[in-house]
Amino acid sequence: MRDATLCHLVREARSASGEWAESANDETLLIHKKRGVGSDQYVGPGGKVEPGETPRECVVREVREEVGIEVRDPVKVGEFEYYSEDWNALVHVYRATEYAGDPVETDEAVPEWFPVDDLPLSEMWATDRDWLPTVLAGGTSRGRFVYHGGDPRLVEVETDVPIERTAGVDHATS
Ligand SMILES: Nc1nc2c([nH]c(=O)n2[C@H]2C[C@H](O)[C@@H](COP(=O)(O)OP(=O)(O)OP(=O)(O)O)O2)c(=O)[nH]1
Repeated sequence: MRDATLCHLVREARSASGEWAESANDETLLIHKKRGVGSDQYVGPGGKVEPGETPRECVVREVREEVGIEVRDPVKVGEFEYYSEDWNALVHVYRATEYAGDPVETDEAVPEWFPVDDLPLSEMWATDRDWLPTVLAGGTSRGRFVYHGGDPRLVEVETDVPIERTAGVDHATS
């Protein structure tokens, strides 16, 4: 099974006086994918882990390549197995709040910020609604999703589970 990554950048809301505001006003960066797995849907930036690369290195590279942002603090907050007729993956999910740059459109993706409580769920992977709100709120999640004909047939999700929160270190895949 192929290792892949996903990154959910969270732009934390501030009030007019510069104080932290309610987390419900936070925004997350999604991309409208132009090609590849899940094209024409909204998804967090990410992609396949290359040989010799760690998932953390992958997620930093993919966000740079897809939207031109340099992620500073990716923290692993989730992991799920994804199975379908034509694509299986072990997906490592990261959350990040520190980054440099503004998102730019590339030939892979159109970036767009969404409020965390107003996500375009009908245009996302069906099972994202089962774990993404938890992850965006700072929690963790682990799951197993089996899709057939584009529809989820088996969904197993646990939230607020222990995840090795590898902020700096993780392991290269073969
Ligand atoms: N949000 C979400 N993402 C998923 C699910 N299943 C799944 O494989 N992904 C993600 C993980 C990867 O980021 C992406 C698959 O990698 P990809 O084949 O699109 O990679 P890519 O074209 O962006 O990048 P590349 O490595 O080929 O350059 O899809 C899912 O159920 N929900």
